[in-house]
Amino acid sequence: MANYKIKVQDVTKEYDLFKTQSDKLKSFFALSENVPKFWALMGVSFEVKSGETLGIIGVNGSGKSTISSIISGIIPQTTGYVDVRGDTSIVAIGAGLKKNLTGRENIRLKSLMQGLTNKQIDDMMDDIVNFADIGDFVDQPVKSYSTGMRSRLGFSIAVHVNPDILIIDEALSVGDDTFYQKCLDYIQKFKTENKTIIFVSHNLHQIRLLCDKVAWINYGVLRDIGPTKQVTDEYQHFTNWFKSLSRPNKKKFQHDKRKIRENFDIHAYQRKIARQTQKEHPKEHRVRAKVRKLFYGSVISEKMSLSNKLLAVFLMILILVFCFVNLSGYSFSYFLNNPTSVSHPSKILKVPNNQTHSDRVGPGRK
Ligand SMILES: Nc1ncnc2c1ncn2[C@@H]1O[C@H](COP(=O)(O)OP(=O)(O)OP(=O)(O)O)[C@@H](O)[C@H]1O
Repeated sequence: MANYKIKVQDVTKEYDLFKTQSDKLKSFFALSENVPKFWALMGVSFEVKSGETLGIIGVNGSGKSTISSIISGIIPQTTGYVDVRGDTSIVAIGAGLKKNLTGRENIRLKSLMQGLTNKQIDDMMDDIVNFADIGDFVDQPVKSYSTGMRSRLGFSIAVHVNPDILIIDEALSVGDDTFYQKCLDYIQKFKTENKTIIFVSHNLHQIRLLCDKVAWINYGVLRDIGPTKQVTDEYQHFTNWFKSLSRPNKKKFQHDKRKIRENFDIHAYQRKIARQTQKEHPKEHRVRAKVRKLFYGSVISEKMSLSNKLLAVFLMILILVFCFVNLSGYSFSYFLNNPTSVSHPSKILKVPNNQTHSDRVGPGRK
């Protein structure tokens, strides 16, 4: 068995950039082909070994949160292979917290979702509340929390449910110093317990302090992965170079990167991977089919074909009709012979005094 805890291979993520809700609806029924696309990830591959702490760095919008959300199962990849061996718990700023529930209710919900029993949750409720240290707010709806309070609660829940893999996405950037130190202590404890951690941050100081190796995601692609010092130094070199550009050159650079992500051709990428694989394994047969399986095999497609959509709509209508017929009190066979029967509530509501309920229902019910 391969020696990894997390593996992502050739992972892509495409977003549709809808302007209006009607664009979204049209696209669902495949009536509109012209929805602008944006590829947040254009083929990212790496592995994380058990007990490793991987840092993920990159400029804003590069795809760091996208890849961490894919690994934690919050969103699906568009194509590619993802294998996560263990339970994950993600701490992003407020990720997964239900705004209308109180802090305490969120603790219960998230813990239940991680497979804990109500008894286990009762036992550790005080520890989670004490660690989060948000006072009486724990009984207020999360929508009334500050960003820092959400992060505290999210962090506290995530570390107490004792996951194998902890994914921390920018959660430490908003807390105060005392909370930050508490979190660092917890992360260090996790490391000594040989747990696997993914740590997404802009803070190179924190990354250098905590991570064994670092992945630099740059505008949707993996620019480098390797020892922490080497990759953070390279990244710093890049950010210093970028800062030294004039304002128009900065804009042009970002514009060019955006265009690449808008025009990314997934089929060309698939062909490239097939060619590479064939070159690396010349004796391998059916490489194209294997690459296709790798790209689409483990993905629950976000986009159904038109025929599947029509089938889904047809089934929904059938269920609705069935519910109406059932509510109307007529039998299904009677409804088929008299389709308008369910649309005349007077027939249903006005039962003549001398009729029983069974007189009113269709022949099939007699
Ligand atoms: N739901 C969405 N719809 C459309 N585009 C999205 C969506 N979510 C993310 N994106 C885009 O995907 C790209 C990657 O986003 P992501 O949040 O992963 O970047 P990031 O590296 O975590 O950024 P930051 O450092 O600012 O948190 C961004 O350009 C973002 O605008």
